[in-house]
Amino acid sequence: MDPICPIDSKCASLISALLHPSPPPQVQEYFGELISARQCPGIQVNQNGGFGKGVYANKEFKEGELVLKDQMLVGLQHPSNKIDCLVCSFCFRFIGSIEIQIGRKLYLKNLGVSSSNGCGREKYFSKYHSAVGSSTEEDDSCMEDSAPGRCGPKVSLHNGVAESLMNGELILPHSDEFSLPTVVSCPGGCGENFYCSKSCAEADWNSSHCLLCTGARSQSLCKEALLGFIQHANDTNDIFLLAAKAISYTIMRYRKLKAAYLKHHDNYSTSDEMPLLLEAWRPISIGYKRRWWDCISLPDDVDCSDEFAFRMEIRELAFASLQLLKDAIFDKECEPLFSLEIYGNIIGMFELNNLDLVVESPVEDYFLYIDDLPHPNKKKAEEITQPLLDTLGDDYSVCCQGTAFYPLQSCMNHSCCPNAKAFKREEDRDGQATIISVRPISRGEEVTISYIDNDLPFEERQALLADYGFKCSCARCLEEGSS
Ligand SMILES: C[S@@+](CC[C@H](N)C(=O)[O-])C[C@H]1O[C@@H](n2cnc3c(N)ncnc32)[C@H](O)[C@@H]1O
Repeated sequence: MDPICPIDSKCASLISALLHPSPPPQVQEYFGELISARQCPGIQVNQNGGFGKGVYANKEFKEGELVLKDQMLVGLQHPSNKIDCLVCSFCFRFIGSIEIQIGRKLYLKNLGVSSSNGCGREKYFSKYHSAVGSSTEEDDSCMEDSAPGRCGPKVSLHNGVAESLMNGELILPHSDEFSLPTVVSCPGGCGENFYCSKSCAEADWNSSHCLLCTGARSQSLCKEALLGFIQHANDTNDIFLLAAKAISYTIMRYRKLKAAYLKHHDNYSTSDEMPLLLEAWRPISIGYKRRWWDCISLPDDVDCSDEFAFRMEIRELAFASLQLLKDAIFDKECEPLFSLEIYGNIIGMFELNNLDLVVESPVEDYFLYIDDLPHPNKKKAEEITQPLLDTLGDDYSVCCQGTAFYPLQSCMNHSCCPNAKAFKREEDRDGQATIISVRPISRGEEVTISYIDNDLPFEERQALLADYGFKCSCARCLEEGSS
């Protein structure tokens, strides 16, 4: 059945205005402000390149130089990854202590909660942009080869050990070398979100969480509906949680803009709503978008003859999620945001942009540090750490994994012979995206990254890029395609 969303027809012209790009000077101004806020004056965003927007070098970059550090607009740790890592729900830094990170994981493991080293995307996701958001080096850090001595059999520690680690009774040797920010709870009382500082807690609350919090201070319309929405997303696809954040973020921006407007104007009419909503929507508007059900690639187990039915099923799924979200946080002045058209385009934006969120775990560093200690310190420390390592098993250290929207990184076009890549350096321990040059880049040259594993052969690369809706015509593809 084709779901009919009444808001789509009622708000058709407003929806079209939201999806229609703003006039170039305003967009250019927006990118100018963003680049100066990110303190990366070496780049600019041009809008009229061969593939739409693109990032260009304003100066020469040497190989290995930092090109850009981009803060996310909205981001989400995959729900399944929350079992493995306790991170700030706003900046995604690891929080608590090495003891809390390990104790919590052991505790959940003892309870039989299964952890995941995977991406956490659920059954309706066809691709995962791992080549874009994380570096090979990051991936290597999760590999078994780099792990300190973990060849012993998996043993189960006494339950009390996990609790002692979590409540601070058991302090691990040398853990003070890896101190982490103290855990700050969600001000709304949901017990789901934790932060590295009061400022991160406040920033998250004010930017979107106040509407999506399930705690006592939640500003949602109906907590049951919100819980139903979250449950539906957890059962089907966590991308809905990110889409909800994007909508909530826009509503909160709208309310702030309206409050600022009312400070200088005596009244406010419905004709003032749309310009403010457009302004509130601008950060999300710049992301390249298509409807989710149109751009999602066909899973391998779906026959081409079933493609139409598959796309309809995806559309129905999005509609079901949207109805739950609407019951939970609807705002009449932001009504077009609750249309299926906008919801589908927001999810499609997450599907088509370069979105991985990866933060390496300090637990990995901790165990490597112990492994590197000189004798006899190492032996003494290992009397305590080795049983933990054995119990944790192969996934003793998992990085924080999630999905996010990075406004500048999302303007970067693809090349199979890119001049830059996403790469987290030793000091990059939060959710920001870091782009480093992989060869010298000259002034005026476009900065490109690879959306896929560019070590793959030509045909496989083109097949993967078809999911993004284009055929690559970089110099390498032209050469390999003609031979
Ligand atoms: C993350 S966006 C990049 C920014 C985009 N050009 C824009 O205007 O917003 C990804 C989209 O850009 C386009 N694109 C990126 N690299 C391309 C390439 N090498 N060839 C053709 N289109 C490309 C595709 O439409 C792709 O789905």
